[in-house]
Amino acid sequence: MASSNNHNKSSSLSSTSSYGPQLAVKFARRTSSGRVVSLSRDDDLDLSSEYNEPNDYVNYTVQMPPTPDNMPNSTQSNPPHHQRNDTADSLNRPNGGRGDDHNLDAATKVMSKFPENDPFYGHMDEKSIDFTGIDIPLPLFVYLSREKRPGYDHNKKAGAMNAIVRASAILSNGPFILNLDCDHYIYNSLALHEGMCFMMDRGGDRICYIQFPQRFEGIDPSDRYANHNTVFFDGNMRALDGLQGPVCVGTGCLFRRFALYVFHPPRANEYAGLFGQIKYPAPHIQAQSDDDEEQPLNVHPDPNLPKTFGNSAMFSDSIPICEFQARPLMDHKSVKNGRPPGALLAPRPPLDAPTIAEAVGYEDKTEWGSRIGWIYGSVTEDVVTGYRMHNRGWRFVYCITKQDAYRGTTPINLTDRLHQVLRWATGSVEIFFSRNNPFLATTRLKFLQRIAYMNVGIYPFTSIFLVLYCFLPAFSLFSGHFIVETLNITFLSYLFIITICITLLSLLEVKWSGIALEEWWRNEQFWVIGGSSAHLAAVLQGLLKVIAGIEISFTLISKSTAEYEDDIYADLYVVKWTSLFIMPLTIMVINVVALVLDFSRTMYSVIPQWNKFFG
Ligand SMILES: O=c1ccn([C@@H]2O[C@H](COP(=O)(O)OP(=O)(O)O[C@H]3O[C@H](CO)[C@@H](O)[C@H](O)[C@H]3O)[C@@H](O)[C@H]2O)c(=O)[nH]1
Ligand SMILES: [Mn+2]
Repeated sequence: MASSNNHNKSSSLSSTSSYGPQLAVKFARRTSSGRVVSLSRDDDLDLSSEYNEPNDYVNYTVQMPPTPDNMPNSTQSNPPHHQRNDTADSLNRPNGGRGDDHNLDAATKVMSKFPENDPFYGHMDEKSIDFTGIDIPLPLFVYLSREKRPGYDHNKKAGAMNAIVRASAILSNGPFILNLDCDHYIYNSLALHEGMCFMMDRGGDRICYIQFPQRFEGIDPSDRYANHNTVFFDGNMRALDGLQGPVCVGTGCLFRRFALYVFHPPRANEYAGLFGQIKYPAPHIQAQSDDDEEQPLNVHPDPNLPKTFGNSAMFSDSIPICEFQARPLMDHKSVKNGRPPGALLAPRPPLDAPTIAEAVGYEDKTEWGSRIGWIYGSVTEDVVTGYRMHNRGWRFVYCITKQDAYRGTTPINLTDRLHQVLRWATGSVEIFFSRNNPFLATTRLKFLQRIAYMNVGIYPFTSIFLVLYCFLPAFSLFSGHFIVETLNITFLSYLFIITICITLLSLLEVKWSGIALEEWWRNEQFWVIGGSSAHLAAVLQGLLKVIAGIEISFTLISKSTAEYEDDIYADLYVVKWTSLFIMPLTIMVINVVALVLDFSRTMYSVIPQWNKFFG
């Protein structure tokens, strides 16, 4: 570990931004001993053929020095020049178990081309599309990579998102953030507009995020393992939209940046009474007076601003600006607290690499991941992050566009699919056993919304009953007894009620989500496969984590390998052994054995001579 006295010496940048002719992109990182090593894998990434103009791109290799902020053990060290003493000293570490004995010296690579104001028209010969007369410059593009050090929890997607949120606060401070997974892409270029309509509409300042449905490509036509999840995306999520909004499912989600920073919405309601039937405005959110419009931009809108965002002054300064810029346009009397027309045209200072590095590479001793931004510690960080915001009273919108907004790929072979379902279900069990259990929700969550979140946390537990149910036929065949002595009226009426409920549920699913009978049947099939394997394993894993603190790993879903094969669905038939198969196989074998045994037993009792065949 680098000793504390070299903090002051090391400047934020070891190789400063160069507009020079050097075009090869170099990645480097500083080791714990202070040595700078280049990450050779990227050394030969030469982009010179791609870009003709040497001045087009600004290449930074940014090396973060260890700061006291990311070295919690060295308390006597002097803060570097850019650090504000007041925050550094008053910080307490909220998230103990993050392996923070390491100094995180993040190497951040920023490659950006600043877009020009002058239009840049395309030509006829641009690949196969005619871009004549169309303004085609690429928008500002920044690629950000994080160092992932063994032994230091990089917090997966949530960690990546938080780094991006901080970096983009400095780079563009866009008031809205669209989040897409690495396996998703934009399918409808106008979808963003639709999302913005909600955000910019009257009352839109209370909206935290717009969730778009997940749609997938490359799934086998009969969707054997229920990858499309149509009932969830076109039934459940739409129904939730009629309550307080859909759950956050990670990808295809348009966020209000300001809401990610742990602030409360400008207005919210609370619900009291057993079923939350009494509604009243949340008391400690003060109705904003008209004077607020005069509020200077450098005064923060929330006097209780957490002191734990970290020590980047530039980041803190960006917060009130992104709040202001996300307000609806004040072009009508009815728009309270809007932003005056033209307010977004204010010039902004040019950016430089040290400023970006200052804001990105820290995290320990801040509330990032524990309260601010994407929440750490869950394998379904998306649901938890959304839930926390729901709890603060923000509103959420589910937006289904006519043409799919975004599309992605997803595993179609059974093993990978089960691992995916296992991860989701484990996340749900974690939520159930955590402080994010909706039993502990604030009064800003409606009763039914609570039930919905409860359902998210509780569904894996149904697997226990499902597995018992699957063993019933074998049990009856072996023992010669049915679960009840006689088919009495009580049993039959239970059976009748349950059958009616299940039938109604299926009817609703088919009616609301518009699925055909085949898809409905596939769903039922996969419900049994997933329920008897992944969901049960999730319950066990969740219990292990809660009781013994043993964590599972988040394995990135393997993407299709069948690209060059003749059968585009070849992936479907890939079977990789996983212990998740044990329970469904056991169920199958025991039931088959019971059937065969009982069949022969019956045959034997009718025609005793059959006995000779079986020895
Ligand atoms: O270490 C990691 C792991 C994942 N990711 C990102 O997280 C995404 C989700 O991973 P994937 O393997 O595609 O899982 P899915 O089950 O398809 O994803 C769903 O479920 C995840 C939670 O389990 C959410 O994070 C996703 O947003 C949601 O789409 C990836 O695409 C990556 O963009 C990272 O950035 N770093
Ligand atoms: Mn995915």
